[in-house]
Amino acid sequence: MGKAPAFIVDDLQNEYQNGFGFKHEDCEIAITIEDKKYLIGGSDDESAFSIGVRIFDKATGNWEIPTVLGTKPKPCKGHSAVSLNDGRILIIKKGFAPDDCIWFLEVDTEYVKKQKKGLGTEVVAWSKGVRGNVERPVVISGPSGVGKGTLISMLMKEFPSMFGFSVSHTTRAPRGMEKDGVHYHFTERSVMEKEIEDGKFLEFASVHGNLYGTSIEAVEVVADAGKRCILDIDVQGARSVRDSTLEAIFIFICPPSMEELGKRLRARGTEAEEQILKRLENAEAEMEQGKSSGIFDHICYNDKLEDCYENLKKLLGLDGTAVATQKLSPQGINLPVDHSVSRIDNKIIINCGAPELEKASKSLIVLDVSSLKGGAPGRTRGLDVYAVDSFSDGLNGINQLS
Ligand SMILES: Nc1ncnc2c1ncn2[C@@H]1O[C@H](COP(=O)(O)OP(=O)(O)OP(=O)(O)O)[C@@H](O)[C@H]1O
Ligand SMILES: Nc1nc2c(ncn2[C@@H]2O[C@H](COP(=O)(O)O)[C@@H](O)[C@H]2O)c(=O)[nH]1
Repeated sequence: MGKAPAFIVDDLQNEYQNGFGFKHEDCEIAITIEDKKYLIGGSDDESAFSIGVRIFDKATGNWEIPTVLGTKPKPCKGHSAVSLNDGRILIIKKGFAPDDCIWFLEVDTEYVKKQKKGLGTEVVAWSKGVRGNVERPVVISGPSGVGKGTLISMLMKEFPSMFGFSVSHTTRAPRGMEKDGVHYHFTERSVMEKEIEDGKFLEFASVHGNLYGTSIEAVEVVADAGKRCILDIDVQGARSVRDSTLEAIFIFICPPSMEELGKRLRARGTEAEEQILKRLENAEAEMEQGKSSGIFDHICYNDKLEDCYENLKKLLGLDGTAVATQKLSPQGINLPVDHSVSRIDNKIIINCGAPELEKASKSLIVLDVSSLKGGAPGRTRGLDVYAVDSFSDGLNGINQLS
């Protein structure tokens, strides 16, 4: 249990029992979900780094200062909050840039439940809301030297605007032609370990004696650019991603034989013999897990490169339909500074007031949260946002709650 904050329960003047609230400049918002009251606010002090969260447990009468995970939103001059009844609280920040005004505070999602269990503390997690969706990321795994990088390069070359590569962190030294920030983020072990501890990684693993990991940001920047993310990671990493909120497609690449794998590694000429032997030894276990662990949706044999590439494209729906499946880049949300919030089912109605929009009748923005995807520790995608005519679209008589 954390230390009691410097205010009393009676100070919660902005609580709305119906799950709505609005934070004014000088007080915090309170949202009640079952027997817990979440105080979401924080300081107007410019030096504060993020919106603060405290929890009052009605059952025990205790205050908790939770462990806060995810990328945290910067403090603002006010915000609205709506409980979505699925373990998430939607936060709409006042007066912030279009791409930074919708956030989700996860208080009881699967991810948060898992973290609570692991950490043994009260946990909440922030996730930024993003309009639109992107195609499912693709996890490509397989033993070292099987040809993962070669196949990924072919995909990126043929479909440059469709795919983006998740640039991993590693503690191994760069090879001759490798560039920092392009092939890997080459990192000191102590720095990477600290970032892992800070929750910045989607997955990480010790592979062939070095630390490798996918940062949450590495995947999200690709999706933010409207591209389908490709991850080249080992089997341990694939298992962790399977257990995460990232809904990916998992493909395991197999060599035609272990002899051929050894030939490829030696012909590549990037590792000393000792390292090659270590990689080949690890390959045995990886092959075993890749084929039988149930992690992977598809197994591809990379015997003849061109055949394997064609097969991979087929699995990704790229056999002639590439242009049709391409998605638009997700856009920011253009919300005005002053607004109030109400809700009809899965639609959050944001009343903007007439001056913000050209026509007085077009004064409502609808935030459809019925198809949310992803979430903490990454972004929450799938938001649909549109302006409506409050009279012609039958939204008359919405019960104004805040
Ligand atoms: N089907 C193939 N037939 C013959 N050689 C291949 C084939 N596919 C890839 N190669 C070659 O094998 C070597 C290893 O390929 P690559 O570097 O793509 O493997 P990788 O799986 O990405 O390895 P790592 O996991 O170590 O990064 C390269 O020299 C590549 O040109
Ligand atoms: N679990 C993770 N594995 C990763 C990541 N990035 C790369 N890898 C795997 O490491 C081996 C060796 O790579 P190399 O570049 O040193 O040859 C290979 O199997 C990669 O798939 C990562 O972020 N996480």
